[in-house]
Amino acid sequence: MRYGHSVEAVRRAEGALMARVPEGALMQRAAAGLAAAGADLLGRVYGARLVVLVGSGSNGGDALFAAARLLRRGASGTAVLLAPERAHGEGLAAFRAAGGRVTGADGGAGVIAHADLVLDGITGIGGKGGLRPEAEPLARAARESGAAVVAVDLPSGVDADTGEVHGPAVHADATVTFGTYKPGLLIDPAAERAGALRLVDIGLDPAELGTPALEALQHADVAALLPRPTGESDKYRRGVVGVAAGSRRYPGAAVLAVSGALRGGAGAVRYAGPGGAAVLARHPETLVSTGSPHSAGRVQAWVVGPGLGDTAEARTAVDDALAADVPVLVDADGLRLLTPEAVRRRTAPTVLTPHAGEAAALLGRAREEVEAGRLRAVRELAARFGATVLLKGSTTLVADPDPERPVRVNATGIAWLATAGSGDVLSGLTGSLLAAGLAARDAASVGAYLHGLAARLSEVPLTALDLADALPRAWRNVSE
Ligand SMILES: NC(=O)C1=CN([C@@H]2O[C@H](COP(=O)(O)OP(=O)(O)OC[C@H]3O[C@@H](n4cnc5c(N)ncnc54)[C@H](OP(=O)(O)O)[C@@H]3O)[C@@H](O)[C@H]2O)[C@@H](O)CC1
Ligand SMILES: [K+]
Repeated sequence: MRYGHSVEAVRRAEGALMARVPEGALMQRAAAGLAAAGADLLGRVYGARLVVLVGSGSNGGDALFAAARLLRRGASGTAVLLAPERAHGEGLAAFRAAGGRVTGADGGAGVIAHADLVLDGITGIGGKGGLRPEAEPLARAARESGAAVVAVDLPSGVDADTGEVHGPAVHADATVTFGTYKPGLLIDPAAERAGALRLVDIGLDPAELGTPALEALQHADVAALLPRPTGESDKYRRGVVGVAAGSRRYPGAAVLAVSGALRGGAGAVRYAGPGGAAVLARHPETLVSTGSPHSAGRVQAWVVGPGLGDTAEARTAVDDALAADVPVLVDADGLRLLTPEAVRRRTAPTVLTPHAGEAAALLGRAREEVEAGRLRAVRELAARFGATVLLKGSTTLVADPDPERPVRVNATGIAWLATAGSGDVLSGLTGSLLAAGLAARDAASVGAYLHGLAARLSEVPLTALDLADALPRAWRNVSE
């Protein structure tokens, strides 16, 4: 598991550790890790040209000490001081002693144009708001230069706790972060500014960091959660998932949701609705009925919503599914037919899987606002509906109705996933994991993980059916 902790938690753990180690030791650990990462990126340190962007806090101190280490290995360097009176004194002395030159913000863009490596030490976890006006042209020059841009702890200008970006921010090729990941490194739009991530252990105690704000499953976590048939399993014990999706107008959604469901680990899939003929043509193993979920027979979880439209039949399908005392996943058209009260009344878990537009409609705000503040939006929806919410998008987030539990962030997705029907496959897959017995948060995060991985293992440009077909490969890939 990869964890992201809030700035408050990092400060607490750092404070406790600083009381136990000699003064300056943590900054030296951070600087050593940063210098090693810089050296790896450069390949050859001797003769390399560095530029260090230095703000007024310890983030600039880390950058200066790291640069001093690289200068002692034969690099040359210039520090661009954004607040000359307040730059980290000891860091600056070390940098000067190693032969570093110093300039003000005005001289920055000129040296950046000839740099091989730019270290962004403008702000770290102490930064507030976007870059200030004097820093903005330097960030732009770094982006436009041929230099590798390495952010120290965080790309300056991004919000460490939320992944929001309020104004201009540094765009890094890599970020070297200290002690633990910060949520902003894992959530867009900030994550996209961070580039490749490297975590440097500075000795923070996990107990002092406490419960993370965010967690990201890795292969081993997913492998441990995947349902596995045993010798005692028959198809009913493995779980039966019901799919109420598709309509006469959109029979394809039924086929795609069933495709995902068949690849999700449940023992059987029941389909209820008007798309039965199309489903059987592609998946003869499906148990098809034409009525509503109520008359479809027993299932361990329902998936309702993809391609339902907004007819009376669609409404009945959603109401029926919600009335069943089993986990229910609601997606797409189904989301428009929900009220928070109807979801909150349920005793079995509910999973909602909106994309940003659907989340915006549920919250009554603009889509751009949801995309700019994904973490806030997913938490708010989970609280409002008392449901597990999977917010799809460039970084997919899964929030539990219990606000104390870390939000899960999925790292496997790729841009090619934004293709028609891709969400229908995800809802079927996740519903199947629910039917197989996974807890709602696990089903949603494992579903998102396998779905993203399947996309990575597919030929691109991919179609939704390719995704469903690649799911067994994704399954095998995590299990190996
Ligand atoms: N603590 C530890 O043990 C360790 C900490 N470590 C390192 O320290 C970093 C945290 O250091 P920090 O607390 O000094 O804050 P930091 O991020 O450098 O910036 C704050 C300064 O910036 C200013 N400022 C604010 N917003 C701004 C903006 N938008 N644009 C421009 N300036 C802005 C603000 O001053 P202001 O001008 O607002 O008065 C303030 O002076 C952490 O990320 C890690 O790198 C490591 O060495 C490991 C050990
Ligand atoms: K930084």
